[in-house]
Amino acid sequence: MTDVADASRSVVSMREVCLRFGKTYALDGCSFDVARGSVTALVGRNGAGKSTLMSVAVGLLTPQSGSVSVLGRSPGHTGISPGLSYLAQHKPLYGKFTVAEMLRFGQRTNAQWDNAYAGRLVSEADVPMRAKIRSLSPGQRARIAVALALGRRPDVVLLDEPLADLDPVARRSVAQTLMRDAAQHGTTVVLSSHILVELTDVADQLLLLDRGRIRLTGSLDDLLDDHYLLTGTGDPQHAIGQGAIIESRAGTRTTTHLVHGPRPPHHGDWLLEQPTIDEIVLAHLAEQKEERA
Ligand SMILES: Nc1ncnc2c1ncn2[C@@H]1O[C@H](COP(=O)(O)OP(=O)(O)OP(=O)(O)O)[C@@H](O)[C@H]1O
Repeated sequence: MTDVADASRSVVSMREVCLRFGKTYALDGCSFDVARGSVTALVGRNGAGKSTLMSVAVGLLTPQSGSVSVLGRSPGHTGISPGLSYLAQHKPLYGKFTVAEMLRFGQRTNAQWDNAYAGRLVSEADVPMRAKIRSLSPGQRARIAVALALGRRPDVVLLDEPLADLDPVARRSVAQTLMRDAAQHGTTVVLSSHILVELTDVADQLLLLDRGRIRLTGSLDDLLDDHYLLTGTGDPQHAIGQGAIIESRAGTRTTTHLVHGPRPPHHGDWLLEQPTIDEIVLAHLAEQKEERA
């Protein structure tokens, strides 16, 4: 595989990446760029390929075709890059270790380890240093795993479903930590979930994955600007111009269309409103389901 990205702009890049397990394509011509210092929400339904994509970026899986670049290098040849931190979905930690021993392990195995920072993240999580990992709740384990991932002071951190086990307060705390890391240290963060609402507070970019292909990508602000809701009766085609209807929902008297495209300057009797990012993503996912049917 060849490197494809200019490392100064894009720190994670894939071009036409295909990876299949037997006859199942987990990644099917997957192409995208992740900009340095961004916080990217990798979103898709169960089985969309999110974990596979992260494993390819880390070098744990090698695609059958396509090119991958992470921090300017093709992953997999020299182990995980020192600038890269990866938290797998099952949050691998040593059950017999205490939290303090887990941090010492992090310190011994990582040249750039920041012990004070990792310790602060553990104390924010309110987990005692002497507690055994196996005695922790899934949410507490997740917070220790995030502390270990960030304690390495990575340039890029890939987190597979980091917020799934967290209560709302813990989720907000971890989200703030990730945003602070990105803002203060320029860390590039990619975090996955099948629930976008978990990520809208923390992410500024979206990668929507569908059956191994990137369906929608861009900044959340641009995606909001590029979509609108049009409510009324009759044929909307004259009002939407160059736009494309992604989803139509019939109400009792009117129909609401979610449209992808520039807002029309004149829309007659149609009511034009701003959708939420959740509505945009759900509409695109629903469209994928229809295409599949
Ligand atoms: N080791 C494997 N062997 C065979 N098929 C696999 C393997 N790992 C993943 N797959 C298949 O590849 C596809 C993508 O799986 P992946 O785990 O990447 O999806 P995901 O988006 O992370 O899903 P989830 O949200 O449920 O965690 C699925 O169809 C899955 O069944």
